[in-house]
Amino acid sequence: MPATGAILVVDDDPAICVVVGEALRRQGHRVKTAASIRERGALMESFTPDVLITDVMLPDGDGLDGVADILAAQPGLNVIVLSAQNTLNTAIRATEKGAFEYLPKPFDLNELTRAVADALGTRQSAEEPEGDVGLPHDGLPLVGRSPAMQEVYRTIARVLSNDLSILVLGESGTGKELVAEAIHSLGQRRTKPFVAINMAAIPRELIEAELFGYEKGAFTGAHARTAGKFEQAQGGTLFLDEIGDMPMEAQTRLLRVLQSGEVTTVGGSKPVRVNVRIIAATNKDLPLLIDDGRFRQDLYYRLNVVPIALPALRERREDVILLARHFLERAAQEGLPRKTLADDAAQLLMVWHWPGNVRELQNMMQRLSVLSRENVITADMLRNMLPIDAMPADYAAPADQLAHAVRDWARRQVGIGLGQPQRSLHDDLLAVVEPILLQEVLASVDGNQIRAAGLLGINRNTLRKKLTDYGLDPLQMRVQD
Ligand SMILES: Nc1ncnc2c1ncn2[C@@H]1O[C@H](COP(=O)(O)OP(=O)(O)OP(=O)(O)O)[C@@H](O)[C@H]1O
Repeated sequence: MPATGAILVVDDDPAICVVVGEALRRQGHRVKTAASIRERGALMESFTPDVLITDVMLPDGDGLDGVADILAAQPGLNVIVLSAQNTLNTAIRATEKGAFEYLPKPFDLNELTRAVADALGTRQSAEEPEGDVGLPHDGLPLVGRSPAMQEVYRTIARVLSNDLSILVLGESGTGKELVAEAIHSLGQRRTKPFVAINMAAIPRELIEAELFGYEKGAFTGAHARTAGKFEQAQGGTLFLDEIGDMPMEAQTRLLRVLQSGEVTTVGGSKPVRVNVRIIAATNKDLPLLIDDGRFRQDLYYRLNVVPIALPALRERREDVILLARHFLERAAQEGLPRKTLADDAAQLLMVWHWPGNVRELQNMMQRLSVLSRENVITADMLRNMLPIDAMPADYAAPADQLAHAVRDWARRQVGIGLGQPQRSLHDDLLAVVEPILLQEVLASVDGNQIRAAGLLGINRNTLRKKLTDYGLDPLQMRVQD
């Protein structure tokens, strides 16, 4: 049974104050709400919350401003930040200000009540809050506001102030190296080197020399002692890309270095102490490689302290247009002609399954910036580049496209309907989608109404009535051929 406490909810959206307030009161908490920073200040003169839940964009300023001061005055307080500004920047700022949890909007109410229970169960010790540590926030590299990217941002924000090893997982082109660079350039090692090495790009026999360095005469062509990537990264971050391609012998040596914190060059005997943060990345299934005897399990555990899984672009299609516009804008800033996306082109980009992920989208936008004669990119221009018809069926028509279509439709209908007292938008929408669903399901079971009703999860009589209402003839819905 979680502890109950005093909660202050600060949000200028009255609906959020009511819903969150009610949910927390039902759990026995004492709740007060404020709609602005000014109201928050006034309330806190007489009310001492255990948990402060705050929005970021408030009518009189930034809800995060002043949080460090509040925490300094009341170190036992836990802060939960809610924000519709779902960027890496917000996640990092929330963490820096000492927030206990950051929940991007729209958030799940259960998740929020759980966070409150956790906050009450694990009061922060009365340490000095870190305050604003002055990280460089401008030009943050990662673009995307999908829930999957929110999770990535939250994890990045949590690993900036420590040196835990990170394993970044994801298909090629999903931004693994960008994540590694972001962790380095925003973290405490940012003034020291970031050194990357790609195991798949170096001949196997040279990997150890590249990583650990070599002595003069260690092998043919070794004319002078050469520092390896570990020594080059001294004090900073070493990014081990495509770690799944590392040969077994090199894995053994790497494990030894990680355990001892010392590197011995190839052909050398005097170990050198190294202090590097390790971020590894792979698009391979490492547990599978372990089963095949091609990857060391002990090394895997050593590297996989904090995993960060990057979603494929097709799993976060809501980010595609944002990314496409970002790349067009970047091309324009680099001096290429400025292009914009027509609505139909944007829709088409959302349908494509992006086997090359963000890299493929970036290349396409750069190509269009250079090659397209028109300033507006249309769907017709994209069709040659995106063979949608040849796309594997598994990737087509995901539920989120349907959601987008419904949202567009609803917005347009609401616009048209303004000023009309009587509309039946709910029925209008059902009249569009329901017959399609009934037709498709009936056709798939060769017109068998009992099986169709079973698949639809409705009563057979209900199905028959709907067919009559919509004027559909089940006999015409048998599979042809
Ligand atoms: N979220 C993102 N926002 C902006 N640019 C991105 C994002 N993700 C990837 N990119 C860009 O896409 C390209 C590919 O990213 P990156 O090289 O980090 O992918 P990767 O997963 O490391 O690929 P590989 O496994 O092939 O090495 C880069 O130019 C990168 O800047």
